[in-house]
Amino acid sequence: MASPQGSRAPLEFGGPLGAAALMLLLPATMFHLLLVARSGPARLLGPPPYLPGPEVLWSPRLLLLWLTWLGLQAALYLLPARKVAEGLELKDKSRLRYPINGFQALVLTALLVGLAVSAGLPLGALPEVLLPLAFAATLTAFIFSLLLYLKALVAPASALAPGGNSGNPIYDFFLGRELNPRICSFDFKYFCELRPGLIGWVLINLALLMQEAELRGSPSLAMWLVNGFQLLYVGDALWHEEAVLTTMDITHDGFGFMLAFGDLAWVPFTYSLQAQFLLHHPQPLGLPMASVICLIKAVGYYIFRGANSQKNTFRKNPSDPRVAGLETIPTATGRQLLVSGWWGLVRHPNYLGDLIMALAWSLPCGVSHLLPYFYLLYFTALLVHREARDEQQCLQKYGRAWHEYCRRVPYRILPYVY
Ligand SMILES: NC(=O)C1=CN([C@@H]2O[C@H](COP(=O)(O)OP(=O)(O)OC[C@H]3O[C@@H](n4cnc5c(N)ncnc54)[C@H](OP(=O)(O)O)[C@@H]3O)[C@@H](O)[C@H]2O)C=CC1
Ligand SMILES: CC(C)CCC[C@@H](C)[C@H]1CC=C2C3=C(CC[C@@]21C)[C@@]1(C)CC[C@H](O)C[C@@H]1CC3
Repeated sequence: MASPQGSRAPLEFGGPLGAAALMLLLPATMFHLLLVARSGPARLLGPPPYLPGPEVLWSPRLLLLWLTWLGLQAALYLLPARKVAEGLELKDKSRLRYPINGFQALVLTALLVGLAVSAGLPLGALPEVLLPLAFAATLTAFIFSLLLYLKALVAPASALAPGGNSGNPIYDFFLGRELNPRICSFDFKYFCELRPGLIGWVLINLALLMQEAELRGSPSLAMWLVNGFQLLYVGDALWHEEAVLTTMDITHDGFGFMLAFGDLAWVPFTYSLQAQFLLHHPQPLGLPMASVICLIKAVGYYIFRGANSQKNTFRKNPSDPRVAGLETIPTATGRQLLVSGWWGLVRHPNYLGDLIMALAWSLPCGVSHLLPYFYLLYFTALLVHREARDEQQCLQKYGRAWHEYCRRVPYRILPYVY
């Protein structure tokens, strides 16, 4: 039986009350967005056009479709991988192994969907069933989190996450108790973080593009841009899949409702908001404006990829010629902190690039509505909060060296502003 580990870890997300509120607020927000995106006024802050009854939300057929999708992605995860990577060292000094085949899963999914569409699968009909599909995903996330919570009751203490073991069932259910829940070599958190949600997101985008083509003869330029930008983002994440092994989600957070719902429901159904909006609210977009937007996306991607790759290269091999000339601060752990290059500009240059890309995804939707900018607003809040959590963890890890880094690089995300 697991003993509540890390019970003295400070409570995050506003403690049990905050966790309970988020568990209601997050699904409510997702359904609100799905409803208003297809409504005429599309007002982010207005009431939804109607409240869907159970007959709209609940569909056994769509639950089956959703479970089939999860099953397909699980099968692709189990295929032989081009590489098997090791995660960071765990409390018991062991390291877990992870298949690196996410990009392969994306390509195989694209091939399978292409075959199915040419055989008559009506992918363009998917936007009509987003509500019941999102409901199926939410239900799955709740049940899955409950099973994960129960599984953690019999997990050894060494398998528990530093947070998420406060003893309060609501808080622990939300944050997640077990760090890397697995059955044999199947790692649930790693699987969910990158596969069904991210690939589902670009599939929903594609379905929205196809429906727009059916409705209006061809997809709009704005829809092409949103699809292209977000496909690049997802493709990039899967191509650099190994990098996720060092994120706080994998190394620090337990697997509970927050990540299960975030990965399985929130990502595919809210991150596709811009394409949902464009289907119901076509926006004229000329070539000059489209070029400016592409330039903004390119700048964002350049910073995002440059910063992430610089850190990953440095962490793998500090003497790699691409990073060997950069200035560093030594820390008591033996690791070093970069203090020049991208990581000398601000303390989270990758967040800056990510936010610029988020702006580029919203701009094709014009400026008449606030709704398509929801992602940018939410993402700013998420990254500010994430940065604060990471800062806390780095302070614990690196102590005085981190203080020195903060002195030398005083801004967190946006130079001279924040
Ligand atoms: N679209 C979305 O919804 C989301 C996207 N993201 C994106 O995912 C990516 C990963 O982000 P995230 O997991 O938050 O963390 P980061 O990739 O920013 O990693 C933070 C870690 O990097 C290391 N680090 C910090 N400063 C330095 C430095 N100066 N030199 C060397 N190492 C340093 C520290 O770990 P250590 O020293 O132990 O290596 C720190 O804990 C980002 O690009 C982010 O934008 C993230 C969340 C959500
Ligand atoms: C719904 C809650 C408020 C929070 C849910 C958070 C999750 C949606 C995100 C937590 C960390 C994520 C990461 C990514 C997607 C979103 C989630 C799962 C990426 C995979 C996105 C692509 C990047 O290249 C890497 C990211 C790692 C973290």
